Parts: sequence; structure tokens; C-alpha cells
Amino acid sequence: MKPFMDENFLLSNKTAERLYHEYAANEPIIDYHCHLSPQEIWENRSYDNLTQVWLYGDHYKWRAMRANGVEERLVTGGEGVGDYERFAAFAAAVPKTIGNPLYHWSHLELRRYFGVNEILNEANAPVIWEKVNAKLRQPEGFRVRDLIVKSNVEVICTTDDPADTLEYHLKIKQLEDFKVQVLPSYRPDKALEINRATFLPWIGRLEQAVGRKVADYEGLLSALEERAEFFHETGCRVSDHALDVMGYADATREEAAAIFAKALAGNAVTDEEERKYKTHTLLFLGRIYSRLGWSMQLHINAARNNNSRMFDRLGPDTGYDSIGDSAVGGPLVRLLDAWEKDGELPRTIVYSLNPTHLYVLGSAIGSFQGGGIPGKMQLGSAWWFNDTRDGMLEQLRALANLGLLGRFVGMLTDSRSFLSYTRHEYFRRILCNLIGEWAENGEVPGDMELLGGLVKDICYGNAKRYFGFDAQ
Ligand SMILES: O=C[C@H](O)[C@@H](O)[C@@H](O)[C@H](O)C(=O)O
Repeated sequence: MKPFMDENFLLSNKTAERLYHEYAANEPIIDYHCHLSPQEIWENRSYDNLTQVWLYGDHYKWRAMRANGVEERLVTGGEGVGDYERFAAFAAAVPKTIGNPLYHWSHLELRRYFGVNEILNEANAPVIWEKVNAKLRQPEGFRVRDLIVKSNVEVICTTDDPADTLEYHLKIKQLEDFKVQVLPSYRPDKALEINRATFLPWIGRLEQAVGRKVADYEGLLSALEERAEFFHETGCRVSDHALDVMGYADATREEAAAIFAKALAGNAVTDEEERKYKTHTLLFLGRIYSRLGWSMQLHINAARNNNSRMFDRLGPDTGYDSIGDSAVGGPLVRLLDAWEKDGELPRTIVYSLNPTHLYVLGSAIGSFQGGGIPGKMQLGSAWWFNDTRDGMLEQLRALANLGLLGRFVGMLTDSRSFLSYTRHEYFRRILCNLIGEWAENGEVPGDMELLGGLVKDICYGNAKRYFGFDAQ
């Protein structure tokens, strides 16, 4: 039996071991999509205890706790509930998470950041709590920026609304002693979600950001463009869209303007009107991304906020989402083609939360490669419910079968925790194991320079060249 999580964790053969230790492990991290708070980076937040790091914002852990029968007050907190009680409830759930990536993530985090090699459970929870907290409370070494630097991170792209001031990104840039690039990503979901309760209040925020009234559709588009320019000046090179349901409907500028006017007057719009408005506005935005040389991420098919009782109580991103199954192939191809035919298709990364769409997406993007840009169209890394060992393998295999694995821009954390950089380690081990297996089976040459170069590119080099974060 192999020891649990030793240095060759997930590496099942000699080639995989060499690929990981000699080529992958020391590559820097370009985390081109996450949900970290730039404010916490600027403030260099410190933590009093492990619950603050682990349980204050991690909906993956919350789901596991609920499934283990833990009461909600211990999951997301409640009157009179202490941080230790919450940690103990999580620790008791950990042994049940065997087979779930949480089991690996949690133990990797304990090992890599805190040197704790014990296997967490209910019995040793008090000891581990004390050990980790003692480290977290040291004046140096465990604050947010220390964790980032320790993880060998070169770039972090946060997720930001066009109306955001980006004040913390601007401040972080001025730090003399912190050279990691913390850049915004432009995520205009609220501009597109015309039928949601967030729409009108968000228009108000946008008005504040541009300092003028958004009285009509032209006003909206010019405000969105102005914000994109501002994001660009602040170092933004990626946009992101949550397209929970992928739709496409042609619309003229006049039609889109009329639909916007209807929503602005406080009226609901029909499903078809919503599709038209979204398509027209997204096409407009994509042209801006193309002009600015940005990469556009499309996150498709999340079914969000399924549990209305809990949504009313806790809001979004609290662990009540699942995989959507609306069709993506047809609308995606029409959307990409609409940009492509005018020569305005930006670099694009597509993700579907539905793993049955891997081949649909992987083949669709192959129809839009070109323009002399290596890997211009990317099949996004295994996202959220697919961010598992099996999910990553499926994504890597689909990509290799349909396109060019050697041009893949690799992994991201998509995370809300500063300890999640171990997810890059997890991915790198899985990648090296896959390629190592191919070599051991004689399916690819056992040429370490060739395979090691491929691994390095996927871990770091491709993302470095693709996003152009340096060209600022
Ligand atoms: O990994 C899961 C995530 O943090 C998830 O909450 C996000 O992917 C988010 O919904 C988004 O839309 O970007």
C-alpha cells in the first residue's frame, strides 16, 4: 500500500514522478480566474483561526457538512455559535468526504501551509485546531500576501463588476514589497440579466461609476465601454460571463434598445426579448474585448439558487447550485460565428458545468481557431462540480482528443480561499500522471525534454503567452 499523500501522491509511475517533480512542481501560478477579495489582499488580512479561512466562505465545505447532517447554524454560522464548534462539525464530516476532492484539498492545505500531516477527524480536531491557529496568529508568514507569495503565484485575476471602483487593485499596484500582479476581470452579468431584481439597482451603480445618467441603450453601451477601458488601464485582460442558459437570438440595435427601455421603465421582458437583448449586448461586449486584446470566458450551464427557502435566507453562492442541462452547441456556434464573420472574435475560453458537453464544446471551438493565435479558442479547465480528479481527466482527454493539449492554458482556482492554490498542485499531479501513463505504455515517446516542455507549458508557459498580462 502506498502511504497516503506522500511526495508521489497521485503519481503512479516513474515518468509521472519525474514530470511532476522536475518540470511541474516549481512552475509559477497564473490564476486567471478566482473570486478572491482584492480588499483582503490590500489589507493583508490575517486570520485568528482555521474556521475563518476554511468555513467563512467555502460553499463546497458547507454542502459536505449539510450532507453529513450538520445543522445550518454550524455550517454558515448563527447566534452564539463559536468558530471552534463549526470547525469541529467540519472535522467530523471529513472522514465521510473520502472520494470527494474536499478530502484531498483539505489535507493538502493542512500539509502545505501548516505542516500538519495528521489525518483530520473528530478525535484530533482540538489538537489540529490549536496547531494551525498558533501558526495563523504568528505576526508574519500566514497573512494573505504571505500565503500568495509562498504559493509562487505570479498573477491573480479577481472577478469584478464593471461598476466596481477597482480601488484595491489600484492600491495593490503601488505596494513596493508585493510584486504579484492582482488584476481585475470584467464580469458584466448584471448588465445582461435584464429580468432579475438586481437589474435596476445595478444601473444605478453604473450611473455612479460613470458619473452620468444611463437614460437609454446607447447610454448603457457607452457606459459599459467606458468601464472596459478603465478596467484595461488597471491591467484587466480577461472578461467573464455566467451564461446560465446559453441562448442566441438575432436582434437589431433598435430592438435591443426598445427591450432595454421596457426594462428600465420597470417592466418584465419576455423570454424571447431577453434572449435578443442578451445576444445583442454580448456581441457588443465581445467586440470590445477583441479590440482590447482580452480573453473572454464563457461559463455556461450553472443551475443556480435551486433552493428558494435557503436562497431567501443566505443569498447566492452558498451551496445550492447544480449542473444545468440546456443545449449549448447550437447557440454557442451562432454566437461565435456572429463575431467571427466580422473578424471580431476575441480569444475565448468556454466552460460548461455539464460534463456531457465536453465534446460539444471541444468540437465547436475547433471551428473557430485561427488568426495565427496559438490555442485561440480554449476548452476551459474542469469547472466547479467537475473540479475533481475524474473531471480533470475527462477534460484533459476530451481536449487532447479534439484539439491541442499542448496549447492548453491550464488550471485556475475559481476559489474564494487563499489556501486553494494547492488545487494547482492537484491538477499538475493529475496532468503528469496522465502523460506519464501514455509514456509508460509507449503511446508517446519517453523523451523528457518533449514531455517536460509540454507539462511546463500547460502549467505556466501557455497562460503566460496567451493572456498577455505583462504587456501593460
Ligand atoms: O467553484 C465554484 C465557484 O466558486 C462558483 O461559485 C463560481 O464558479 C461562481 O458561481 C461563478 O459563477 O463564477
